[in-house]
Amino acid sequence: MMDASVAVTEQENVTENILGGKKVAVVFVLGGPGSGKGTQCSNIVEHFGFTHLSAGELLRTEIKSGSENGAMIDNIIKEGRIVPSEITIKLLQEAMIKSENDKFLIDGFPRNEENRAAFENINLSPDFVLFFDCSEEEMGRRLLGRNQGRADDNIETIRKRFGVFEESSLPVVEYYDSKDMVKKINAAKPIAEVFEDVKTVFQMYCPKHALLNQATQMPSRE
Ligand SMILES: Nc1ncnc2c1ncn2[C@@H]1O[C@H](COP(=O)(O)OP(=O)(O)O)[C@@H](O)[C@H]1O
Ligand SMILES: Nc1ccn([C@@H]2O[C@H](COP(=O)(O)OP(=O)(O)O)[C@@H](O)[C@H]2O)c(=O)n1
Ligand SMILES: [Mg+2]
Repeated sequence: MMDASVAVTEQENVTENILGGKKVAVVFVLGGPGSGKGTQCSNIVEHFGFTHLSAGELLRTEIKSGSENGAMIDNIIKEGRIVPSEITIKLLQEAMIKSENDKFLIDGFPRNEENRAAFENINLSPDFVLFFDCSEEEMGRRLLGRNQGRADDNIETIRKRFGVFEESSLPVVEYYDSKDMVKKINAAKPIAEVFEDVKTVFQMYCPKHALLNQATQMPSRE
């Protein structure tokens, strides 16, 4: 009885996650601003062959591209608010379709309930959610030391981003937690130690085909 229902659920997940004619695996990477999402995603890409899609990075690229929405996106980011989901979901969708890969780390999305609903509306669901847990004090320190010339890494905007994170983003993590889909990582430790915990999660929960692909991509040692 139990086994049958599990099989049906898995079957549904597999048939749901079709995008641009290919079956895709998706991991949401969530956590407060400065918790280390981007840093750890780079490590995961290197070790597990995922493609990293940062929603914030896609939005910043959209501003630079001179798109008609650029000025509006720029203002929202400077205020630490969240860009309307239809814009962000379109950028993510296009990037996934364009990519030759079939497994994606979606970093910094969904950041509110509207983002989450937009993803569901394109009939995709995450395999699991990686959540980086870190204190505001530590995140604030990291953001002020990030030095990437970002318009939103200043004290005033950082305060607003923390507010939005508490109010709008944490409920999304709680939603997935209620479905037992969240892998919570203590992100307050040094980068290498955090990655040890991340690796354990990916070794245990990575979809089988992802690990197989990784094996086939290994360079030969001759
Ligand atoms: N575990 C860590 N300990 C100390 N500094 C970190 C750690 N992880 C990331 N950083 C640094 O903190 C800043 C923010 O990290 P980043 O990966 O950009 O976070 P996010 O994408 O969650 O905002 C960067 O300067 C990064 O080098
Ligand atoms: N899903 C998302 C992700 C980011 N953003 C915007 O982009 C900003 C930067 O996002 P980011 O993920 O690059 O920021 P970090 O958490 O990496 O510091 C956010 O503060 C939002 O203003 C958004 O509107 N919607
Ligand atoms: Mg980031």
